[in-house]
Amino acid sequence: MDHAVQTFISKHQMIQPHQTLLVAVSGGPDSVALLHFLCTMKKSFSLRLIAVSVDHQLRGEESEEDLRFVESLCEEWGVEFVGTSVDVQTYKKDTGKGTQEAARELRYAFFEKMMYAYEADALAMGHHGDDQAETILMQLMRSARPEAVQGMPASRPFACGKIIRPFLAASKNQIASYLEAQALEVRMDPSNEETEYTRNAIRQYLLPFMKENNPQFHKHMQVWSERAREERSYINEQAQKVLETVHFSSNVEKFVQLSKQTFKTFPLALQRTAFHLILNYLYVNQNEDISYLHEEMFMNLLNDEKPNASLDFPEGLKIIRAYDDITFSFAKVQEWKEYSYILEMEEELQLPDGSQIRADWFSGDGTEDAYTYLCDSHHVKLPLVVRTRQEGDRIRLRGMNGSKKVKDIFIDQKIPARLRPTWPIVTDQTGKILWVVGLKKGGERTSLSSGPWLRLHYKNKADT
Ligand SMILES: Nc1ncnc2c1ncn2[C@@H]1O[C@H](COP(=O)(O)OP(=O)(O)OP(=O)(O)O)[C@@H](O)[C@H]1O
Repeated sequence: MDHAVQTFISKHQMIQPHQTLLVAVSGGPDSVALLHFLCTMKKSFSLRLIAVSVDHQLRGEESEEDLRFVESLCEEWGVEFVGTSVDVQTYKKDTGKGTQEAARELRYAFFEKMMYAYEADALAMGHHGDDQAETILMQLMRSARPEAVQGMPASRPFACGKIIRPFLAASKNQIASYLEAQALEVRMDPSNEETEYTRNAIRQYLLPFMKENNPQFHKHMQVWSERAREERSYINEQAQKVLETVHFSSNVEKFVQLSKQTFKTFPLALQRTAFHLILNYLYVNQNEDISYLHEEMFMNLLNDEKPNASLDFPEGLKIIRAYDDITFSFAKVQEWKEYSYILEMEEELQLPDGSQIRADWFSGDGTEDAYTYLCDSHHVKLPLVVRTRQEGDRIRLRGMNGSKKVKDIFIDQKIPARLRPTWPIVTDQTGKILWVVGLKKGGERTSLSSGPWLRLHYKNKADT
């Protein structure tokens, strides 16, 4: 075991000379063996070792004795020691968390505090290769997404340094042999046997079967974990190229927009990853309810032939596709609200969505654009009306014979279905449609000299 662990430590550059290491020691076999192992490196690496131990006060006097046991071991081995007792029961009541989770949070909070207090470079933990195999098998049972099946990292950033797990290179049996060879005593925590049902079943039935067929199974799982992490990090990096084509905004609330066609030019693996990175941006806390099924729903939306479609995701996230345009937002879809207002001359009219429209008398030269409309008033019966669309609406387009359905204009211009019901349309008093704002113009526009002229100007919410 010694050689395998040494190689593993250098491969992952876990420990450098003259570093300060905290060692998390519960008094159980794994962490006692780890502390002993690191003591053998102490001199040659000039390490400062500090054992940190937490009494969760869950087993009365026994758990306090564990702490005292670690303390006396440290005394014997010439290692600094810091212990603490935490009140898991009260924390559980205050937060509504389960016992294991509450104990874990308090334990890590203490470790973090000690990292800063000692300006430590790393916190060494006693997780071993069998723990890694169990973790990966559990993740595999729970998730269909490869990125969620990566096991524990050998090293990861933590507080002012990192967490390291040198024993991932060793099996539980190897640790047992090490303890025996070194004649080391340990404390057994019976509550360790009460781990959750799935993990226990894996430990009791699945893992022995795997190890019987392949005694190196724990090594395979460790290599799996490392490869999975490397590959995932490469894919995440590549997915940035997809994200460069996506528009992220957080002006009022978080909003993401992308082009279906562009998104689909990337390989599937990158599409999926980019989708998850988008969700990571949108959800403040990673949403546990998001599974591969949501991923599938999104992939179907990308490939759906229908021009308009939408998905409802947890926490009110709506993904809407209108032709090529896909938007992600938490915005409540605006109430389907019809309106019809008289547009008085020389007065601004505010529409329900905050946009504004104004009609003025006008003479002289004028130019039109998508949001400015000019027409000869002789052909128009006042007052003007601004309203939402009505069944069967048609407009006689300028300079063209015949008329066109407003519905077809929306379709031709790829206006998202959710915007159509509130799109402003200007008519005169007879109901003749003059302008489908921003899209198509009707009414006569003869020479300027024939005025007086009507000029309409529309400002959307962002410009007002
Ligand atoms: N009460 C504690 N105080 C300090 N460190 C702890 C404590 N509990 C767990 N740890 C650290 O977390 C690691 C994993 O703990 P876990 O309970 O999952 O495994 P374990 O098999 O019980 O480990 P051990 O044999 O060291 O108790 C331990 O090896 C140890 O480094």
